[in-house]
Amino acid sequence: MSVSSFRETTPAKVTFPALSEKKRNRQPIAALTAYDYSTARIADEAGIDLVLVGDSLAMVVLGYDTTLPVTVDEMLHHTRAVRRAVKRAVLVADMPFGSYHMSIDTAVENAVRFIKEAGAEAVKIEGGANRAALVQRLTEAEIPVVGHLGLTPQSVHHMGGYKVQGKTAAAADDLLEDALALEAAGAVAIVLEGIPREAASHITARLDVPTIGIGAGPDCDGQILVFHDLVNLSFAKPAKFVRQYGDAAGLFRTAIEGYVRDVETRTFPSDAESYHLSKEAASALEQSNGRRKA
Ligand SMILES: Nc1nc(=O)c2c([nH]1)NC[C@@H]1CN(c3ccc(C(=O)N[C@@H](CCC(=O)O)C(=O)O)cc3)CN21
Ligand SMILES: CC(C)C(=O)C(=O)O
Ligand SMILES: [Mg+2]
Repeated sequence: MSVSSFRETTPAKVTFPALSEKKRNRQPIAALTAYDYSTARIADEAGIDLVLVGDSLAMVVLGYDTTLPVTVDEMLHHTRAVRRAVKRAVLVADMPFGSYHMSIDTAVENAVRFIKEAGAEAVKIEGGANRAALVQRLTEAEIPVVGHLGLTPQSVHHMGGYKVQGKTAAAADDLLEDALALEAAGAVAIVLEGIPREAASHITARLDVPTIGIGAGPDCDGQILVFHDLVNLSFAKPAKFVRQYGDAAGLFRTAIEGYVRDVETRTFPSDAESYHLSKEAASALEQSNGRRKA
């Protein structure tokens, strides 16, 4: 096999320059969250461009009410599992609440851990112009940064709930200013969450770096969803922007109910699903049983 035919059959590793190139070529970017080896492996093999280990794992994997309690160590643990699976997609880790809010120095220290100890290729932080200095410092430290604007779940108490943001012309313009500040500071991509389609479209047209939308309409350069929402495994009432592409909860429930039934009726395991002694060993065991009884 020649080198060139090898290249044709092996999907290229996705990089941030390649995602910017996709934007220039108007090719949509498909992104998804993942939190463990098996689902990350399926996402990578299915052609996802960007895998995010989201702090949403606090809610969908760990069962918390908000994203706020998840720690750096917990995020690192999941990022390492996802790292072992992801070969092609670009791998981004969410910096959790509190890990970049104390000082720029501790933020850089925490971000270095995601790159060095967990193998992430970029970190994501929530916030706009107020985070531009941090984005610049991380970028100077050779850590690519993905920004995140709009409905930023770590600001749930400030927002008074998970409310769509940027709903007036002035608020949409503020979001554009934030996006431009992040881009100028070196952000390699920006997630736009929970904002009107028109606001996201306006921002996307003004940026060189790709926008990745979730609840931000179809005019973003890419889309991202929470894995558990995509496959119906999140238990929460799905938001307006969620499209369910499968029913994992139903699949798992049916499978587990079947297993319980078969154990209770002693139809699992069958003889064929069991290991056996050799004939000789079985009869020797039989004799030893006889001796014990005698
Ligand atoms: N499973 C899951 N998927 C997500 O996409 C997600 C989470 N969890 N947790 C963190 C945030 C919260 N998300 C949300 C939640 C609600 C709306 C929403 O539609 N809000 C409505 C109603 C608000 C209200 O009832 O007060 C709105 O119109 O703003 C949007 C994004 C997105 N994120
Ligand atoms: C939904 C994405 C953008 C996210 O931040 C998360 O899953 O934590
Ligand atoms: Mg997040």
